[in-house]
Amino acid sequence: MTGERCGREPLDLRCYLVTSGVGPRTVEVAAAAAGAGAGVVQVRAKGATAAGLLELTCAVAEAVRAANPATRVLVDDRADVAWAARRRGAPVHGVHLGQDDLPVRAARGLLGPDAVIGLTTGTPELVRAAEGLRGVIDYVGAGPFRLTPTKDSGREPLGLAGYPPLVAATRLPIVAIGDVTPADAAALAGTGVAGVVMVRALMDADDPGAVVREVLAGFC
Ligand SMILES: Cc1ncc(COP(=O)(O)OP(=O)(O)O)c(N)n1
Ligand SMILES: Cc1ncsc1CCOP(=O)(O)O
Ligand SMILES: [Mg+2]
Repeated sequence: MTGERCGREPLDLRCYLVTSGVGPRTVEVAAAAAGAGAGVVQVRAKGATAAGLLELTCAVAEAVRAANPATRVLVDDRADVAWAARRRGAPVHGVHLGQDDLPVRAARGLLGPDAVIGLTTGTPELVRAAEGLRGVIDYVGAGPFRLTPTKDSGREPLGLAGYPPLVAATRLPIVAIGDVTPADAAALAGTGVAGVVMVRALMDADDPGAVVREVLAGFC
């Protein structure tokens, strides 16, 4: 295992859901978002046990595949959980890793060349470091766009002006995260990012499919 990726299908990062919660609503929103064209669903459940996250991930993945087989399903933080889900035969495609999670080369070794691996960044230094991992990772998350009650990353908000320098620092696709709403999609698309990542704007929506469609329209 070299740690280098083999070629794979391109990722559609334009509309990317990160889930919250662990109940039926989590599975329903994931399926609705996928059905409307969200390209990626990341299963994030910070309080869950590994066993609980595995069960939730498998449930989300089956529902997402039924709604849209093209949507990729990733696990937040836990490459081991993604591995276990894939070994069980669940349609789970990879992991999104933070800076303090399993190093990306180890995750690539565990999950294999076909897995999707994302890495959190948010500063020019972190993006430059991620550029050095091109071939091992598939994309980077960069935020926060604005401050958000969902997570305190400890970094200054990037705002719209923060993204073009990050985009210029890497050939990896960048997705914007942190208090993103569908109304932000067109302006963020104009910065050169490949997509937007949302928790509350999708999880709290009455019609998650409509949110996805508005975001995709912003990337036209
Ligand atoms: C696409 C994407 N980008 C960034 C993050 C944040 O990840 P991380 O820094 O690991 O923080 P937690 O989400 O684990 O709290 C993300 N999850 N997804
Ligand atoms: C996980 C994460 N990482 C940086 S901001 C964030 C949360 C984004 O959540 P929301 O879309 O609800 O602001
Ligand atoms: Mg994480």
